[in-house]
Amino acid sequence: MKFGVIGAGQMGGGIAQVAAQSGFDVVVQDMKQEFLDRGKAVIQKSLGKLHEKGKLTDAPETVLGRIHFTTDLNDFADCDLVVEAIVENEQVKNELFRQLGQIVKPEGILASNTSSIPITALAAASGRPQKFIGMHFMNPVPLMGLVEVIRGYQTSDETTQMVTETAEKMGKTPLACNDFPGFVSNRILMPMLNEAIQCVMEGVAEPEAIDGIMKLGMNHPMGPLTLADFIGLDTCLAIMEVLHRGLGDDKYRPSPLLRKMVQAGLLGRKSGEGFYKY
Ligand SMILES: CC(=O)CC(=O)SCCNC(=O)CCNC(=O)[C@H](O)C(C)(C)COP(=O)(O)OP(=O)(O)OC[C@H]1O[C@@H](n2cnc3c(N)ncnc32)[C@H](O)[C@@H]1OP(=O)(O)O
Ligand SMILES: NC(=O)C1=CN([C@@H]2O[C@H](COP(=O)(O)OP(=O)(O)OC[C@H]3O[C@@H](n4cnc5c(N)ncnc54)[C@H](OP(=O)(O)O)[C@@H]3O)[C@@H](O)[C@H]2O)C=CC1
Repeated sequence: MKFGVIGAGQMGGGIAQVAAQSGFDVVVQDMKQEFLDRGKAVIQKSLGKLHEKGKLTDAPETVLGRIHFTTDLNDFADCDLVVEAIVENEQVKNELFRQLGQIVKPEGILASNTSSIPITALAAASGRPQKFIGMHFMNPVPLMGLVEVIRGYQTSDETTQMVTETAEKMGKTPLACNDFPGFVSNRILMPMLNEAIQCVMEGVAEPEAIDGIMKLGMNHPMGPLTLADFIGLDTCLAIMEVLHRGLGDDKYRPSPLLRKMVQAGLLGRKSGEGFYKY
């Protein structure tokens, strides 16, 4: 099985790592060598941690040796499955899938790790809607058990079965849902994070108190503001906008504070500052 991943950011790197841990030959593409180098360093660190704890079957170098890093999209031509994990922007993803539909062999399956963008629209852009699906991993990919599998309007049963089996081979639990804005995971999670941000804006409590209340009071592993910083505030805003536009209900309106922080370049952990400093 040849497994392609587009984007060497926090999600793409994690997906490539887990695919390689599962024995697949992996190709990872990003636009610049520096993004690939950064992604590779994150994978190395994660593999080192897992090895220390006895959670890797193969040596870290063996796993890393299965991953080919490239800036050339043509390297996906002979992939059986390509998972896209680039920026959460419908136009940018559409353009990428338009190109990929012409590069990847006709029997290859294309998947998006999008958090919220309609799978059916991306499938149409790819020109192979029966062989297109949402394969939504959770962050951090090496530690989280779920893959949300989202069928587009024309996704075939064969495509769904292949992607479900692949997720299982990667040690994940695939759960199916239909193509609605934000699917299940982010339709439920993101309004909670947005509400926590609104609580900061209205002065209901300090960020530490909001996170502490949700951690100690609800047994959440991370408080909502820590989690928003971890996901990336730009990604959180993009998801809220898809929910707001797609469902047409003002209860999904992005918090003005979230919008302002993204405008200021405070994107959370990845930019060094969000609700907290890193
Ligand atoms: C936006 C979307 O579209 C969808 C999404 O993904 S939404 C986000 C979903 N994810 C979540 O909600 C995550 C919530 N958080 C958690 O479940 C947990 O905090 C967590 C699993 C991330 C970490 O577990 P934890 O026990 O709470 O924290 P922590 O002790 O810091 O981490 C456990 C260990 O894993 C390690 N670890 C963290 N990330 C790692 C990675 N990527 N690879 C390997 N090891 C990792 C840590 O270094 C730590 O190691 P030590 O025990 O040696 O210190
Ligand atoms: N963050 C999260 O918790 C989760 C995110 N997702 C989804 O996964 C996707 C990626 O998110 P995440 O990994 O957090 O984002 P990151 O910002 O960490 O990574 C995105 C990567 O893709 C690169 N990229 C952007 N545009 C292109 C392009 N046209 N071609 C190739 N590479 C490109 C980026 O480069 P550059 O550095 O130049 O921007 C970056 O390296 C999004 O769709 C997001 O919604 C899904 C689950 C969880």
